Amino acid sequence: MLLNLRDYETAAREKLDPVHADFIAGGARDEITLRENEAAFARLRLLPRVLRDTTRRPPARTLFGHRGGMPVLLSPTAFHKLADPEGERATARAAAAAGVIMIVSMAATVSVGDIAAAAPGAPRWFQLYPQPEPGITEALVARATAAGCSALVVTVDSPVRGAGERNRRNGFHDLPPGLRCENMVDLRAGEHGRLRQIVMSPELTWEHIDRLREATSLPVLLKGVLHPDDAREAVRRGVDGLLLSNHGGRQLDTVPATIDLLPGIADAVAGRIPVLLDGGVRRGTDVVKALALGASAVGIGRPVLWALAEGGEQGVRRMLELLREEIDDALALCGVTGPDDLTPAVLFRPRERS
Ligand SMILES: Cc1cc2nc3c(=O)[nH]c(=O)nc-3n(C[C@H](O)[C@H](O)[C@H](O)COP(=O)(O)O)c2cc1C
Ligand SMILES: CC(C)CC(=O)C(=O)O
Repeated sequence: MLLNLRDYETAAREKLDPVHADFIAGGARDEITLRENEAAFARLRLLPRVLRDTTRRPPARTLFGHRGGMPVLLSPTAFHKLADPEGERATARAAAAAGVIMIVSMAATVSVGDIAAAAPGAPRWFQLYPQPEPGITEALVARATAAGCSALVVTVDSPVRGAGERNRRNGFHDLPPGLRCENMVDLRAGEHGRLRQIVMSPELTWEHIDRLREATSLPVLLKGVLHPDDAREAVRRGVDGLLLSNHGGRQLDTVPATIDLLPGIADAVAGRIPVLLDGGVRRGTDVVKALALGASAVGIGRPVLWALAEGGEQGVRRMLELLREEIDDALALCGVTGPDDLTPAVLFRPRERS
């Protein structure tokens, strides 16, 4: 029975090639961070207030001009056609129906233009691995802009590709025949959408981010800043937002859970730009915990791919509806009546019991 986000993984595994299921589920190396993301949410305890008339729960906040139905985004994930033949088209339609922003992966198996055509008018952002050749990065930005993307999410935690040992054991190194990274087609001579065309470059520096900001009028968010000093540097350089993420435990293993890093990042940023968070969000209570600790919204990664594999567009729609119900339920049970109630006071701290 599909009662919650975790149930979708079980259902999806019955339909997916086990090699592809491992690609989705896996993390880097010992998968310590992968497990820690969910474990850290589970360690936090909520402390509700009562008798406060919670008939009007706070709506989602406005993010770069978009006011969503709930404070949730679809984090960028590669290769949706491994989960469903419609791939990112199906995901985009489900996101549009739920009123949530889809962050389209640079490694999508449907081009960003075709994704836009599948869900016209829906809010979407584009995720970018900056390429060492500025011309290729600019061409990708042009494709995303033409497809109506309203922000760029630049992934900065990948100077090298994460070491997923499940993939190595399974010999899964690229898309199967017939599938391509469609955003990359015709960008580099002789390469036609192979995964290796997406270069994870150790050469990247803050100057690449400055140059990217000069080349676009879209808001630029950084995905994968974990250190408070880097968060301060991002603000200093005029970055528009942060997506606090450890790539779902797929890059550097043994980094802390994002929810444990959030208070330090929120302190460093001090409200000057929005901070979003992803990694291990599986429950409405996880969303409430992240908002209470300073996130403007949260992203979900794997549950989208599991739901897509389970039931295509309808699967993702239903999964998002379950999450929406859980968030609503958690807000009411916490006694939250407005955004001002979503503070760290919602969290139980054993030493401050009186
Ligand atoms: C199968 C898969 C593919 C991913 N592809 C990308 C990607 O193309 N670009 C990116 O920045 N992050 C990518 N991520 C990381 C997600 O954006 C996100 O940070 C992570 O999945 C969040 O954790 P969660 O899966 O626990 O919700 C991917 C994650 C998974 C599981
Ligand atoms: C290898 C990338 C194209 C996708 C990614 O970021 C990931 O699988 O974590």
